[in-house]
Amino acid sequence: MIDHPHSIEPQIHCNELKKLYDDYLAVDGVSFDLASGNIGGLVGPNGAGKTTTMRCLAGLIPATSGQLQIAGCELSDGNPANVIELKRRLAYVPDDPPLFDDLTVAQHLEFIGRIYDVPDHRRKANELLDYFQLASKANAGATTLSRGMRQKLAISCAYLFDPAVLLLDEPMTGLDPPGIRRLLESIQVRANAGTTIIISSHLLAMIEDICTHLLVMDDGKLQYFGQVEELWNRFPNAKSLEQAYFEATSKDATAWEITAQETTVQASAPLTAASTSDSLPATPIC
Ligand SMILES: Nc1ncnc2c1ncn2[C@@H]1O[C@H](COP(=O)(O)OP(=O)(O)OP(=O)(O)O)[C@@H](O)[C@H]1O
Repeated sequence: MIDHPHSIEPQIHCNELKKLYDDYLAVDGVSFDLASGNIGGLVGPNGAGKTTTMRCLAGLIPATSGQLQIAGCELSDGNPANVIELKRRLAYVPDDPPLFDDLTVAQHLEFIGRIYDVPDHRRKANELLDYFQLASKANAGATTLSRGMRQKLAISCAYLFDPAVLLLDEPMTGLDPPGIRRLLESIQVRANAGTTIIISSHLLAMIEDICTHLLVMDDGKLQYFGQVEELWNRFPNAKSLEQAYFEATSKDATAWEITAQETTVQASAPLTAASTSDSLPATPIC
């Protein structure tokens, strides 16, 4: 049972976030708010600054400047106690989650259950293992797990303590179709219970289906932030999130112009999957 009261205060307040690695500006003035129960889809090309933004929001790396208030914790004042408190309220699952080589699957959940003081953690752990079809691996060492199993275990560890804010970086990587379906279902259940979630992904169709908000990053900047249904006001020529994505992130204007022209030509004909993909640049996006 997840118990987060919905609140009108944003659970994630990010204002003018900048992150410099030496003299390289990886995140350049990113601002957005997400409230309790929102699911934000963070998309953008490789190197856009998505992971860097997530790591700043999680308190794992310090922002160079900007204001961050996450799950009621003020991260902008440099007080390490606030970062520690944030760890109780936020889970960040990176795209290649680090696990403890010497622990089994069950021991990972036992460890998280104890350090987060989760009531009834063994029952919850067993439910998560069943849900993510990991029960048969409960006594397997972490080093023996497949890529997808590692991902499922990391997500189970994050879910075990019911964080108020959940940051998932490429969470579908390595998951099989039932695993993806269960993950998406569970994300929706958690958001309905008030968890604020950001998912970074290149799987645009999934993002469009599950997210309430979109964050499109390119070159460290937030090119679009808003509710998914408002996307069409900003990109009126786009017939899909994929087309809006190319418009928001393409530095090669001709790529989008070709797409827009073909869309206009085809306006009276139904937009099929084949015609859509034919009109897009060949760049793979997944
Ligand atoms: N520790 C670091 N030191 C220096 N530069 C870094 C570091 N981490 C990331 N960068 C640079 O910052 C930029 C943003 O990287 P980031 O990992 O945030 O991108 P991303 O949008 O998550 O990309 P991807 O979709 O490939 O995961 C890139 O140019 C990257 O090379």
